[in-house]
Amino acid sequence: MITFEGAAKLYPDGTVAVDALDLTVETGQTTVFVGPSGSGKTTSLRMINRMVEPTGGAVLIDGQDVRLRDPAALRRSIGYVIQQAGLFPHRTVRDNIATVPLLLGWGRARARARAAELMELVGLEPSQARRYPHQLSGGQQQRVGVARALAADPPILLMDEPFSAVDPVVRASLQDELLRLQEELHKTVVFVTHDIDEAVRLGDRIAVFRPGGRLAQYDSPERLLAAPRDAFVESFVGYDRGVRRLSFFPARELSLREDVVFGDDTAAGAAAASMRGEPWALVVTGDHVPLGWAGAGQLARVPADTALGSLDLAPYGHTFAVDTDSLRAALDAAVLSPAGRAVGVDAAGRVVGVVSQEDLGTALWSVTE
Ligand SMILES: Nc1ncnc2c1ncn2[C@@H]1O[C@H](COP(=O)(O)OP(=O)(O)OP(=O)(O)O)[C@@H](O)[C@H]1O
Repeated sequence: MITFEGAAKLYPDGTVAVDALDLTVETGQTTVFVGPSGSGKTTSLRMINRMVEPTGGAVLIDGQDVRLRDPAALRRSIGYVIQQAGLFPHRTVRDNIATVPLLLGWGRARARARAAELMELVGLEPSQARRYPHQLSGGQQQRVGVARALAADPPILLMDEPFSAVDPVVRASLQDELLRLQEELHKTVVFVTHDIDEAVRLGDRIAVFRPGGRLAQYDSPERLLAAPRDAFVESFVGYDRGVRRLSFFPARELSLREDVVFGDDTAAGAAAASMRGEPWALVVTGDHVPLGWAGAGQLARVPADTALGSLDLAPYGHTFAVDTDSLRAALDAAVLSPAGRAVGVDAAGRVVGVVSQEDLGTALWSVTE
């Protein structure tokens, strides 16, 4: 557990970087510091490993004031990842990762074996071990940065905007990796970002900082989106917070319609007769793989014995996974579908059923009220 007890940082030029911060970071969880530029997130983070010394109050790790610890030993016991990885340019990937084990006197062979293990853990190919940082992509460099921080298996990992220099696709995959790693490792992670979406995705708890280095709200992501404490937090989390909050509700609970899903060999007339006023039919293969939408008007225009599979179908858009996706994914699929309906699939990609925007609206209303 990391505790900030009235921790403050006043720089000699009069800047109040952090103003009496009281906050507890729980062991084994990911706590995200989020806020606008200059709100004291980095300064607060660096107080944990003594890269910044507080001018007031204290920071404690498991009840012990960090000022009682030797700074170098303290830093070796805490993983630290920064933007653009901060790798040593003249050391290979393997030697970058082995930095702390070598400093701890592990010996070269053991440190390199550990580096190989970590490369696998963060999704790097063994063939990249002898490369230099400039021979890697930005996303790969960040993975090396994470591997290096984890090398000596520190219980605490500090991450200062680690993914902000990579493009959105790579960033999303690095976030996925971190979530996966955290499920396995349960480190005490403190993660700084100014991106609220990243905070909501990664954080068990989120601390929103406001200008002047003050804590505006400290809550679970769900609470933060549901009940921002004041106008500042509300504008910071964004006016689409209602939609983003849907990420916390599983799609599993939606009731999906199966009666408007037809095999591709079904005759148009038979499908039309059983649709009972529904405007769209979803056509699937014999294995229940989605093919596309047939409109009720289209079914009425073609000869009754026309097989649905031979029609010019509207694309079904993207699907949502019934067992693992959230209501947000289902809503997104419905909004993007030309039929205004989302297609729910199982883990093997087979259609389970469909849900319309209207039915989703009712479900959303009942879960989020
Ligand atoms: N060495 C320093 N001397 C004076 N002021 C400083 C110093 N370091 C940081 N500051 C100021 O302290 C305040 C907080 O800075 P900090 O880097 O903690 O903010 P941040 O929330 O992490 O911002 P960003 O998202 O831009 O990184 C800022 O106003 C910054 O200019």
